[in-house]
Amino acid sequence: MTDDELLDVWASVTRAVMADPSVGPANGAQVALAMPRGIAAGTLYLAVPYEFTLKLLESRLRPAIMAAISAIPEAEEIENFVVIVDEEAHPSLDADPVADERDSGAHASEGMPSGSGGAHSAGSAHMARSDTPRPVDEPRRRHGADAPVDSRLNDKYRFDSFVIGQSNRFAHAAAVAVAEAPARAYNPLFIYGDSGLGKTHLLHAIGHYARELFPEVRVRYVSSEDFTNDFINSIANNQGAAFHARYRSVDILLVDDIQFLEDKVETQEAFFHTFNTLHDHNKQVVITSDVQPKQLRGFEERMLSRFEWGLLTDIQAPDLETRIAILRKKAQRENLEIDHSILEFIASKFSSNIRELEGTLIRVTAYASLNQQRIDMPLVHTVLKDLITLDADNEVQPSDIISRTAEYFDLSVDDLYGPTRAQQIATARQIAMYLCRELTPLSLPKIGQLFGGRDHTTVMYAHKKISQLIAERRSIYNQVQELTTRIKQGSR
Ligand SMILES: Nc1ncnc2c1ncn2[C@@H]1O[C@H](COP(=O)(O)OP(=O)(O)OP(=O)(O)O)[C@@H](O)[C@H]1O
Repeated sequence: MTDDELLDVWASVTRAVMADPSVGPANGAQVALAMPRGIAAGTLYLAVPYEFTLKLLESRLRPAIMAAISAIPEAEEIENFVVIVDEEAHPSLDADPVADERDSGAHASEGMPSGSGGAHSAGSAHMARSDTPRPVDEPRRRHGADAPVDSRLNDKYRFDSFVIGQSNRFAHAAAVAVAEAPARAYNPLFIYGDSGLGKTHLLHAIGHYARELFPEVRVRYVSSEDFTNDFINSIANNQGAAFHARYRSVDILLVDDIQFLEDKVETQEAFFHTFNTLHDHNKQVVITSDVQPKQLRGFEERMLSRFEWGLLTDIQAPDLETRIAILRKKAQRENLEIDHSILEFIASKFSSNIRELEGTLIRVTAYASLNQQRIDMPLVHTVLKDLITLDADNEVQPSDIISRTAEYFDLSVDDLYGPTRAQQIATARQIAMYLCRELTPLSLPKIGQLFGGRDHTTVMYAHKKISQLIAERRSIYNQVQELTTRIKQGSR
């Protein structure tokens, strides 16, 4: 078989696998990332850019690929296939002529790589003819591209501070792939999972890593709440054009907690257009959510189906080994010397939320430094005595946190909800916000809403401030600790 014949055979295989209903467009798109390298002794050799794609092709997609090969008469000499990873094996940016002819709709435009567009991305052999890897599509030459972008990336959240375990391996691999080949690997990438499991961390890490690889790339991180506020302000101030320019002139848009847009019809519409513009122009979109698209309520169907165009991946609660590794990494970063058995003990007590796990380590170290003691098992037992995770039936309710905090500080619940900035009330409110963040799965915007419709940045600030104060002031440490005990005991 000549090289060109092989490319044509592989294009047919790709089309057949993508059309296979048992595969689905997101997984099928992985096949389009593969480049056929040749056939030797009946074995077809395929090169893919990522380890993650290799695993998918070799395991989950193997039956569908073999079925497609055996259905193509020209492929009869192929008895088996083997996949290798070759980082150079990126699809070309050249427009896919098959897709262009077939799909006159918006989403096959501007060299959209076949591997990222889901069902209409067959004809991968055309990509395979070029092996020139290129970052994002000439970011600097775009309209309005010279204005600096405020990326809003948090320096703390990088791939090298992210611990990989069974629960997040797939999401991590997909995030790395997106950063290494924006708009080529999976577009959009949709990451979902419960609160505190690392979705935000991965979003920021994608942005940092992409900027390290491609210094020109324009990245913007935005929480869905900020997007909403920005949109509302743009209407109020008649600055729609600036709003559009801000979000549509980036190469990578990282959107956190999309569930916040539920039932916000106008903002969804604005996001829909932003998404389409970016996707049509071969720009990467990454989205996180607490649930998968199908379970998002109050979203239009056309929006949800777009979320499924690329790759969906979830993050689950980490297993014990991963939790220990996360604590160890955190301890190393903070230059804390803590015995392995202690980290293991803490990790064994908190299973479902990494934020809570990290929060516990902070409390342990705060207690040790306030009392000038070394961190040993008796000390950890003292601190954890009343923090031990409750079982699922005993979930802490935010209303309990608020009422108990009010009672503890001799205030009314309305004081905590209200606007008063008097020092004592403000601190009590910040402690209640901190505890809502630590002890419940509520997102920052949801907590903000609970406290009289405050912005999520206020909650973020409160959490950060109280985290610092418990390490500096014994009174705050004691208050937070006592309140936690009361709240947890109250919910038993
Ligand atoms: N695998 C990991 N390795 C290291 N740190 C992690 C990991 N996963 C989560 N974390 C840390 O746990 C904390 C919570 O993570 P993050 O804010 O990313 O969660 P989230 O899933 O976005 O939660 P939410 O939906 O509530 O916003 C962060 O400090 C983050 O750095």
